[in-house]
Amino acid sequence: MAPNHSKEESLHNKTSGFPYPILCLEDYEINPETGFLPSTPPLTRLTDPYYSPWEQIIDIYHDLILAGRLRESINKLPILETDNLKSIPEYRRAFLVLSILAHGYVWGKYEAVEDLLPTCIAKPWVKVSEVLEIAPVCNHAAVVLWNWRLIFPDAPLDLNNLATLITFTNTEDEAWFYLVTTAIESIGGRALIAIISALEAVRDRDNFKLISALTAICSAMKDINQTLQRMFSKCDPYIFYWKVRPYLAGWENEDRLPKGLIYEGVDQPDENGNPVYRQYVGGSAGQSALIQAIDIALNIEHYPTGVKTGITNKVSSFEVKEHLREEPNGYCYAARSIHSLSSTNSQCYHLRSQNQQLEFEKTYSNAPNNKKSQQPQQPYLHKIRQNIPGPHRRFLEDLAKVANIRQYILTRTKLPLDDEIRGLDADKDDSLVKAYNDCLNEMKNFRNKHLQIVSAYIVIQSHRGGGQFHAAGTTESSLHKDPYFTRQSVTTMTHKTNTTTNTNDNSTNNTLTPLNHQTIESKITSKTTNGSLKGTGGTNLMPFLKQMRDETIAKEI
Ligand code: HEM
Repeated sequence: MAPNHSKEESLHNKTSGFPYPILCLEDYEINPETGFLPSTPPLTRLTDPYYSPWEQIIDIYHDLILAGRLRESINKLPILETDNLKSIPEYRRAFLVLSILAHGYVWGKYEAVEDLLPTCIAKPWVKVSEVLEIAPVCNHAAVVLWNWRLIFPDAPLDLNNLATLITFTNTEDEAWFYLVTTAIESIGGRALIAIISALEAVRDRDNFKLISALTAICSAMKDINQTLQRMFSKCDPYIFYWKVRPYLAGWENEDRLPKGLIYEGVDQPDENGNPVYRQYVGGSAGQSALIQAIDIALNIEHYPTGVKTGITNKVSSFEVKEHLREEPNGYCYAARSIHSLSSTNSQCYHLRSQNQQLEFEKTYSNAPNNKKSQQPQQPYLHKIRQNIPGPHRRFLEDLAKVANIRQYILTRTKLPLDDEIRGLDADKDDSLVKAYNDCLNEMKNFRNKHLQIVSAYIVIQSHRGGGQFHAAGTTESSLHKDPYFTRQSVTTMTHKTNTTTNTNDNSTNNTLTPLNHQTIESKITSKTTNGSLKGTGGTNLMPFLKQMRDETIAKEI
């Protein structure tokens, strides 16, 4: 049924008279085609010769790691300024390069872990991070969003046409892990456009458009799920868990660096003259702004693990009444324009200037969704926002203020609303609910598939013990030991002499003690205090992921 325009108009007139503008993707460095990926492939090199010392180490990175000479080479680097970086793509390339250098330096391969990052990496890394508005630690943006090229530049951005720029291990498995995730992000453009379209549909009370937007979100999710399934084909769980994952780790909730990491030349010692340790969670696809954006758009809420507030059965009348209480005119927030712009044609609400940001805050300050942000949030999801680039993070924050699809659908289906509202497109209600539930179902499928992946790539591997299949030899030690995981865990400040001089690190300085599996696991497998598996951000892994899945299902109408 076509929208009833006269009623539409009267609804708008009942408020400010103007349909309010919807977020504009480009204002948040989001591309309508490539989503959170940059619209053109990331730089493959910093071409300014000033930065050639960094790029030259990257050129021979795997040789240096294998020879145990990465730290020695990094310690010889000059301390470069970041002023010669001229564009955001250059800053992104610098961030990727410095992240790979830093994590290679800290975690090493056959050496003890380092708890001090030398000034030549720490200082520029912190400066570059400030510009990109992210924590100075390897993250999803670096290894997935800014770490790809097209094999055939004229062919489309597709998993069959993608290659990585840098990896820690020079393995196909690591490259595939990033590329599958890059391909998933590339589907994001479609999903994000559909989200904006859905919000516009709610604003315009256009159910037909809303169904079509939800169908597009659902279709994007289906493609994401199919792509996720391809992880198994070329990323070996053993390689991932024992070879790749240790490099991605950060230094918060990390057993191998319990105090964190010293960023030399960045932080002054504390009042007692002791070095300051910084703690950040490392890289994880959990930092994908795309999945968070879809959650937010569908009003899927996540709570601290063990807090079951979000897991109620279907729609509770409380949820609906609560919404109505906030919107006493029985209206969903979408229809309420609490600000007016000079032009109704303005589609975008530009957030670049401070004034405009302030206006946005003012505009949405009374939004029901703003009040909801007071509710307890999932701490991991909150924490990893520091690893999401500033503009993308702001998109999530602003989206949360305006996302109202679910509330709108609820007001169309179950509420004792006045006839004026209920009369609109009443026969479309079922289709609206179905289109919304279909999206939830695909999100549930994503989380179920992801649980299978985590089980195969982490849980099973952690029980398997390191190095069983690592060495071709048959000696007792080569059968079940990977020397990387049997070394002493940290060279602490107390017994380090001069960490910035050439250490020529190699395994001769470290004890490669034969250990039983339990001991190996205790070195690499981070566990929570109750002994269950721990995720990157210190999450109680499986309960956390299962609750995320259950909170998705719980939103079914
Ligand atoms: C080998 C493949 C993968 C493994 C082993 C893996 C592992 C994990 C782990 C351990 C977590 C818990 C949080 C953390 O510790 O960071 C997590 C969360 C998450 N991962 Fe993955 N992941 C994989 C692939 C992916 C891919 C390709 C995506 C797609 C974007 C993804 C998206 C997410 C999301 C969105 C979360 C947050 C929890 C949720 O929203 O349900 N993961 N993942």
